[in-house]
Parts: sequence; structure tokens; C-alpha cells
Amino acid sequence: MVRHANGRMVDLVSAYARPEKMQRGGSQPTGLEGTGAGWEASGSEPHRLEVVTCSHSLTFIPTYSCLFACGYCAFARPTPLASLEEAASCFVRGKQAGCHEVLIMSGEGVMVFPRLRATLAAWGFRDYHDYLAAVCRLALEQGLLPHINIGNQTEEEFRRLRPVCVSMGMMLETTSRELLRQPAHQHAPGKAPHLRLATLAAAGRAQVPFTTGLLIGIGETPADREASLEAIAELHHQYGHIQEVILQPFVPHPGTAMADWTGPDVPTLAAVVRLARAILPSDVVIQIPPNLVPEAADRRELVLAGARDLGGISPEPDQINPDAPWLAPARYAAELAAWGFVLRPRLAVYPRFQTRAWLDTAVYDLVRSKQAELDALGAIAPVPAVGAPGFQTCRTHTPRARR
Ligand SMILES: O=c1nc2n(C[C@H](O)[C@H](O)[C@H](O)CO)c3cc(O)ccc3cc-2c(=O)[nH]1
Ligand SMILES: C[C@H]1O[C@@H](n2cnc3c(N)ncnc32)[C@H](O)[C@@H]1O
Ligand code: MET
Ligand code: SF4
Repeated sequence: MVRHANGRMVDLVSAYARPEKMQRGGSQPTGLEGTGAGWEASGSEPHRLEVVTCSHSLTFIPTYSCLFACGYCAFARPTPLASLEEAASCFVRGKQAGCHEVLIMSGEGVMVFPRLRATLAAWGFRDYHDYLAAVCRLALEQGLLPHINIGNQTEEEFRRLRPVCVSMGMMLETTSRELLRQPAHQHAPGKAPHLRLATLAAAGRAQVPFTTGLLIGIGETPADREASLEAIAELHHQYGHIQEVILQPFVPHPGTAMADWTGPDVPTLAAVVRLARAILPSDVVIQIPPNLVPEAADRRELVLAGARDLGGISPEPDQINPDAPWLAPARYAAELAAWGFVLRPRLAVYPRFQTRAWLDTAVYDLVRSKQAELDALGAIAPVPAVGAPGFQTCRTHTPRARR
């Protein structure tokens, strides 16, 4: 918890704008609670299998243009706005491939680019959010649930998109102000911790089921990681909106300012997972993107440390780390089975947020019917061998002796 000496909550946003006001208190160990349960017959006594989840997802990029230049980012480049026709064909592809989610992700500051503003006007949109709402409606028409990550947003912007998506996200990255003077964020003022924290709070006020996380290995210290996790825990205590926290290992990319840095090692990542599990409330799930951890033995260590979600798994390349392919979900299911876990598909909005309080009426029914479909399918059938069915044909099954 982040508290003043007098016990009152610190205003996190201003604390990070004026760090001398910041004071940290103790953390909250919570153990390794899972997100749900699978059941398997073992003799006469069924025992609980821990559940790991993933989302069958496809990514749509409105534009790669970005006002900022994070030292690690190979995504940002000046591109025009994708048309609604391109969006529609992406969503048809996603539906055919069996996706449930579309991740809509772009650079920041879209309205600052004159060319993009002119395009929006020519297409009859008032602004970028007007366009995004139209894109989301096309996704919903195909039965895909939008998850939006376009960086910083205001409460009003969150409220505008809330009726047409099921969740949104934005990585906190880190609460380190020091990194604003280092390669990671020296040309990315949008990554100032007080702005990121203000966005997380705005999402909370707008009651948006939210995904955030830390980027690991960009120059932050162990103390920075602890402070970042405590800030997320504090925001969740206030608003209850954090569904998951991504612990994303930095991957160096040629042509970026941090090209000659190395990514974090596995013991470091495992330590961060354990730290996150100790600091975050037990209802916040820890996500590790498995394509950024290429060795199965390393993935095992992270799951045993407390990671319980694999994030979006896509039939198409990862837009942030295109050289890091995913395995078929059936193969992750097989390795997890060997470690005593079942892999279940999930939606972009976690079950406990599938209520009328957290979801707009316009998306509530679709979410509930898709969740019922997933529940009926059960877990993802493990297929161990190379040559496991690809994403498109991956089957699901119901584990033995389920309730
Ligand atoms: O494929 C990716 N998905 C990313 N996702 C998507 C994520 O795996 C899923 O969309 C969410 O778990 C919702 O299901 C993000 C979502 C956020 O809200 C914030 C950051 C990310 C980052 C990535 C990413 O780098 N690559
Ligand atoms: C969408 C999210 O992707 C992450 N991101 C951006 N570049 C990289 C990289 N080189 N390695 C790992 N993660 C990255 C950031 O955390 C951003 O918020
Ligand atoms: N530009 C946004 C951010 O850094 C969205 C994801 S990065 C491509 O948060
Ligand atoms: S990580 Fe996001 S904010 Fe940073 S340069 Fe890339 S697109 Fe822009």
C-alpha cells in the first residue's frame, strides 16, 4: 500500500510528479491463488488442477504513427490510417481463424499528425476516437471482442470507447522517472509515470476492465519494479478495475536506440513474477507472453512462480516482437499438462468483470453468450508433438471429472 505517514492514501499521480511526496509502505503477500479450477480424477478423490488461461486473439493496427520514440520500440513508424475496409477484412480473417478477441493497438498522439487528422476528416470522423468506435463496431459485427491499447487516454476518452469494447489496456511500463533521462524514455514524454498513473486512474473512474503491466529490463531497478507493482496494487484497491498485469520481458530490436542492450534473464523474470504475486491482490492475474520466453523450461519456471495467463495468442505475427512466434495453443496446453496445469481459453474480459456494472449493455449479451460457448468447450486439448494442430484448428475438450 502507498500511504502517507499519517495513514491517508497518497495521490499517486502527484506523488510521481513530485517524488519527494512519495512514501512506500509494506506489501501484501497473497500466495499463489489461481484464476479458477480444473478437476481431474485421481483415485477416488478428485483434486484441483490449477488453470492457466489464454485468449485467441488477432491484432489490428489503425496506425503505427507515434508522437513518441521509446528507445526499445520497433513498432513506431509514420504510416497512414488503416481504412474501415482494411479493418473489416482483418476481422473476417480473425473470425475465420477462430479468434475471440481483436487487440486494437496504435502509436500515441494520432490527432497531432496533420495528415492523419485530414484523413479522419475526409472519412467523416470527428476525431480518432470517433474512428476507433466505428472500427470496434465492425469487430463486434464479426463477433470479435475489442481490447484497445492506444496508450494514454483521458476519462472522457475511455467513456467514449467503453460502449464498443470489452476491455482496454496500457502498460504502466515503470514508475521510474530516471528512465525519462535514459534511452528507454528520453524521447517519450508520454511515459512519464504521473501521466501513465493518471491514465490508469482515469480508466478506473470510467469503470473499464483493464490490463496493465511492467516492461522488464529497460534500465529499471528492482526497487523501481517494486514501486511500480505497488502503484498498480494501490490503483486496484481504489477502483478494482485491474484484471491482469503483464510482465513483459524487453526484447532488443535492431535499428532502435536500445539495439545493443540485452533482455532480462529468466531468474530475474521469475523473481519479478514472485514479487508481483506477493504485492498484487490475488484477484489480479499475472500474464507472461510465452512467445517472448522461447524455452519451455523457462516458461515452466515462470508458471511455477505464479504466472497464470499467456495473453493473446495470435495466428499472425506479434506486432511488437514480430520475430517471436507463438506455438499452437494445443502445444502450450501439452507442456502445461506435464507440469500439472490445464489451459483454458478466455475472453478479453475476465469472468468476474462480465457484469452489467463493468460492461456496457451494447456488449454484455455478446460477452455472456461467448463465455457460455467457452465454458461448454472446456480446456484446450493438449497435443504434445511437433505438428500439433495450428491455431485455426486447435480443439478444446472438457477435462475428465469436471464438476
Ligand atoms: O500480442 C501482443 N499483445 C499484447 N497485449 C494484448 C494482450 O495479450 C491481450 O490483448 C489482453 O490480455 C486481453 O486479452 C497487450 C495488451 C495490453 O492491454 C497492453 C499491452 C499489451 C502488449 C501486447 C504485446 O506486446 N503483444
Ligand atoms: C504494447 C507494449 O509493448 C511493449 N513493448 C514495446 N517495445 C517492446 C520491446 N522491444 N520488447 C518488449 N516489449 C515491448 C511496451 O510495454 C508497450 O507498452
Ligand atoms: N503506444 C502505446 C503505448 O506505448 C500503445 C502500445 S505500443 C505500440 O502504450
Ligand atoms: S512503445 Fe508505444 S509510445 Fe513508445 S514509441 Fe512505441 S508506439 Fe510509441
